[in-house]
Amino acid sequence: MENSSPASNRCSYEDYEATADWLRSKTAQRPKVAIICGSGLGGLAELLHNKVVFPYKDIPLFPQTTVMGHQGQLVFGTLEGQQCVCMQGRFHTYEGYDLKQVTYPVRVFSLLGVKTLILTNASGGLNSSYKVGDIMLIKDQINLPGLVGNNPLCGPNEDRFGERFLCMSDAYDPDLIALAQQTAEEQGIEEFMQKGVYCMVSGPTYESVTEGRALRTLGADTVGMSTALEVVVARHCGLRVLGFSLITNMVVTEYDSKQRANHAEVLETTRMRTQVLEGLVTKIVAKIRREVVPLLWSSGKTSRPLSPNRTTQSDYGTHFGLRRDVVPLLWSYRKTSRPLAPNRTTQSDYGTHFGLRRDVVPLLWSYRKTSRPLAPNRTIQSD
Ligand SMILES: O=P(O)(O)O[C@@H]1C[C@H](O)[C@@H](CO)O1
Ligand SMILES: Nc1nc2[nH]cnc2c(=O)[nH]1
Repeated sequence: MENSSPASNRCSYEDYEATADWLRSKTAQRPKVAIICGSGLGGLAELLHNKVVFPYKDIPLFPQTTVMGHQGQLVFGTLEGQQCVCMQGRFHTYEGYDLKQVTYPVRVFSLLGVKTLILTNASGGLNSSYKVGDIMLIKDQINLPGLVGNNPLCGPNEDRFGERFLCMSDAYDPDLIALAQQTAEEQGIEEFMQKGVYCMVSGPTYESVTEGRALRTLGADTVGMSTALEVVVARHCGLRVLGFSLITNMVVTEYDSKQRANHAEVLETTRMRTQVLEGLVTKIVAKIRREVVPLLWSSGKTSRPLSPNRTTQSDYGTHFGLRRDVVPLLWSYRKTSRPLAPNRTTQSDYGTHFGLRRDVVPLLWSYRKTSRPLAPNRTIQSD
């Protein structure tokens, strides 16, 4: 198969499948987490174990990266025991790619079985309390190209990925943000952690002074040239999203300033913070792994308690209505080999049984797809 990028009006479902099938045929790894590395931040991929590396030029229908600081390879491997796929380099519209090409990998990841997408980017700081080198947890975004008609979901909707009209008010997963904040505290890096709003512009120009001021007035804390489109498509596929924006420079917002934005400075700052960000993402991935049980719960189609004789892998699968490939994961994350006792019907019963930490149990509840109570008298989360 050709490895030239799909043309804008081609990115059909069959194209995404063809790329995913090709990757599946080349590696047995089945990642649950995908990481898209921003400018100068691709070092994270080096931390993966049992790496399987695919240069973009070898992957059928994959675009090629043209930007310095974006290596251009897809790396499969294990981080803290969690199978991951890492993009060392992303695609931007300013490179000449259209919206479907920029977001092409995200749909491929979804077909590969990825459930969580972590994105990093380099950005200019707009919030005057931010400093160069700060890491902002993205709580929301302004998809400026999208607001004026350049949304990757424009065109016929592909129902096999998601619905026509997509809610974006919950784009960045609050539980993952909480997990990231907790992890940053544990790492002792709260001092340069921020939480705020990322605004995407098309680039490749950096902002004029008035543009910078206007974006700040709009409510943006940082501005960059990526991420928002990938997040739209990820949410359309139902992926959970976590984003980090490294402030590599402050956007010039004073007319008499002598500061000048440039890509060399952007890459220089990423070098200063790359290890911190890598450490943070690594620890978060480890925690997401421990969170897998709650996620599995979310696939549960039943609120019935497990019956006492449910002791084997397939018993669990059947009970929760889980996909076959998910069941072995559930099994491997159990901390106990005891079967559930007959009277285990509540949230905390399940938490206790699986040996989950207390803070994870509410998550378990929130990921359930059913709103039916577990037992007739169990109606609220703390129940
Ligand atoms: O891919 P990201 O968003 O990290 O890259 C940023 C935006 C431009 O590509 C480049 C500008 O310096 O860095
Ligand atoms: N648009 C934009 N993108 C960036 N990426 C890194 N720094 C900047 C910046 O100042 N502006």
